[in-house]
Amino acid sequence: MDDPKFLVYSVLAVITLATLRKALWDPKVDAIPIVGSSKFLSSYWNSVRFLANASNLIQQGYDEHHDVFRVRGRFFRWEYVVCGAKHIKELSTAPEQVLSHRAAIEENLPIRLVIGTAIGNNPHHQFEYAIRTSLTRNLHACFPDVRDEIICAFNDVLHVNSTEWKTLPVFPMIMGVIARVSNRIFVGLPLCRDKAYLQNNIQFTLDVSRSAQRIIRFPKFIQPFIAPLITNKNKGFATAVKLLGPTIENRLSKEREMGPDWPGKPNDLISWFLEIAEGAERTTPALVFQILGTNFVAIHTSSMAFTHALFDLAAHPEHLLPMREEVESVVKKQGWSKAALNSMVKVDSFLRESQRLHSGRAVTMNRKVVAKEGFRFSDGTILPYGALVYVASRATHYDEANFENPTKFDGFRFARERAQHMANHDPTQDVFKRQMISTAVDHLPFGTGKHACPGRFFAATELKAMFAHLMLNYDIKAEVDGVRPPDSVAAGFRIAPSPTGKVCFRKRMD
Ligand code: HEM
Repeated sequence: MDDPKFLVYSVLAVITLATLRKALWDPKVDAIPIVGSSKFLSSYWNSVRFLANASNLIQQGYDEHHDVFRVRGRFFRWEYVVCGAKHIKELSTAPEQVLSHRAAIEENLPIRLVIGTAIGNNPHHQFEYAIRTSLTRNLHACFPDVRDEIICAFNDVLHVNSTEWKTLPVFPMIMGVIARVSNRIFVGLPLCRDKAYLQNNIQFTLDVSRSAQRIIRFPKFIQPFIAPLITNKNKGFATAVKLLGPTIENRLSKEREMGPDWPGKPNDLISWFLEIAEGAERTTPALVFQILGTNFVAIHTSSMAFTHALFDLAAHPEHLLPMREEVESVVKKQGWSKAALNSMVKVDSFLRESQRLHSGRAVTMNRKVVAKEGFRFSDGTILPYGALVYVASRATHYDEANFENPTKFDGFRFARERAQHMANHDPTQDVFKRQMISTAVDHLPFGTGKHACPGRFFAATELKAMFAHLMLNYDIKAEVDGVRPPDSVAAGFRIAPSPTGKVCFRKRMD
């Protein structure tokens, strides 16, 4: 106690804690229940629990509170979690100037800090628009290319015959196939088969996500100082410019020479971006960034969903034959087309069920309250200005109020529901219900409402075509009968399929 330094540090510590407490205290917020301890210091223990396994903490909150609760996800701030159909609906329809999707992305993925200011500053998110409109509209026209790439890619990675089973790690293999098939539509041949280009897209997503996860653990004012120590700057972006840049230069120069509708113009994402890009968006770096951004949102999400589906198929092999018969009968009548996929009701149901039980994260639909007065739900609950909000998607999918036997994998539950719906109601209604692409307040793998994933139509087409192709041409079984490789629970909200989990393949025997 005689040491004056100790006294000074103690006073400083008390002032810091008091300031922090004052900054975090808000009377309106006090009304929102806390998961775990509400005591000032011990609530910080929840941040540690949160980092270790957020999913359990969210499930605890869902079971205890059933509407809105908060959890100390980071040492310096609360995260708000919303549950229940009514609240989810209100969140999904709130205007952007009140509950902002964009501001939430910037908060959790500070792209300017992770990959550099010049590119991150581009506010015009043209790629969402092109995905929502041109990519979706062109799915029928581009289907033959998608199918061709699926056949070639699986031939290359599987290399199997009909006598011996080959046991392969699924996630890395599927990520390679999805990157290749997606890029057939994004950038076309030959780049979609260029190993360095594909690997850079995969690595960029991993690097950016990891760097962002680390940076956001620090308060905002410290982040610009921490970021340079954490990120590998924009190495992945520079590589993309080197590999994809010449293709884009070539498209730009053809447009300059022959106008926007030059003969032989490829029908791909580069062309669709160019159709809407203006001014500074029509430069090579800006266009490379958009393609890289699309790869970022498309490849990991789709690869995780497909890997989960393969693990589910291997663990529940009784589903294989009925789906194979369905694919065979549909293809016999209609051939391979986007429309034929719509008739594969069992395949669609299986993938939807797999997404219900394994949707990548414990939460979804991240928003930030940007209205100064906060966001008020119709029951009077107020989320304060600046709050980061999520929807408890996993707990919603596992709620027996929403699904019968919610923890049981039942691959054809949605096919049965659709059949029932057809039998009982106007069949035209069925188009919008219980399909893989249909979102609802109790089915959130793609979110729901106005920001629901615009790439889901493409993702569903790609994944269904891949799944149908595999089942038709290969026998598939678990490495150990009935055992599903365990999910990997990463820091924070993320729940990924096992990165090393294996499945056995051989060429179809019968
Ligand atoms: C199975 C694969 C996929 C899953 C599970 C998935 C899931 C999601 C989710 C949960 C959201 C956030 C919704 C919200 O916040 O309300 C989202 C947004 C988005 N996704 Fe996907 N996604 C997938 C594939 C794709 C693909 C293939 C593309 C592009 C081709 C894509 C493009 C986007 C974009 C651009 C957004 C942002 C939408 C906006 O800002 O309004 N996604 N996705």
